[in-house]
Amino acid sequence: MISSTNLRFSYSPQKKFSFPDIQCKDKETLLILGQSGKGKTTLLHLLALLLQPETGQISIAERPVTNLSPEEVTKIRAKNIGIIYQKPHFVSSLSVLDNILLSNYLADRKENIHKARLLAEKLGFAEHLPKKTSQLSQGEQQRVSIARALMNEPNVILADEPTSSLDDSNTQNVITLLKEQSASIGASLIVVTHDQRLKDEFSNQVHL
Ligand SMILES: Nc1ncnc2c1ncn2[C@@H]1O[C@H](COP(=O)(O)OP(=O)(O)OP(=O)(O)O)[C@@H](O)[C@H]1O
Repeated sequence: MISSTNLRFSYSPQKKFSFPDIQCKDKETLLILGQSGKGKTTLLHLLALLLQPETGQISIAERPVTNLSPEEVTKIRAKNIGIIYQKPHFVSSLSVLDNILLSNYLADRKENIHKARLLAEKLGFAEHLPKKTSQLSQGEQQRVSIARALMNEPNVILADEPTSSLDDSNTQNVITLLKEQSASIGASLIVVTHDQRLKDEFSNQVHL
């Protein structure tokens, strides 16, 4: 469960945002829609505790998580939040498998190779595990990002434009996978997008 109230953020005096309150319970999904530049990524990064709001509060699993020390925030993020970035960030010198296992390392957990393989099989890229991420297509890289986000069974999954560069059939696959995987671990799933194809896929929606 993740919720936010009265979130405000500004990059500069000319670039100020005041966001609607968000609530997404365990096993529920929420779609945040808005045109380019409306602040979707900014809101997602606030919810991911990557940006500090000027005002407002964020709670994860009913625990307030704003105004904590940077060390506490890093720990909470690694253990509770799975992030799928708009553009996947990987360590290019590592294999696909090691990039996925990094999630365990960052959350101070034992490497779970069995789980990484299981997720790769479910997400259909098991044969690519020994390769470098640069050898994968964009759609395959997106599925690796999803696996990495799920490794620690987070309370909250945040996905930034996960389908913007995908064709209709891959869009359907990615959304189905995200929903199935988040439901199976009991997480809240929040997707931000300007992709109008997703409008009918989510019953709970917020428009920026
Ligand atoms: N680091 C930054 N410094 C200053 N302005 C920024 C910064 N990041 C984003 N902005 C500005 O804030 C606004 C919102 O950006 P954001 O990326 O949150 O929008 P978005 O709705 O996700 O857009 P898109 O759909 O194009 O990705 C944009 O006008 C952008 O130029």
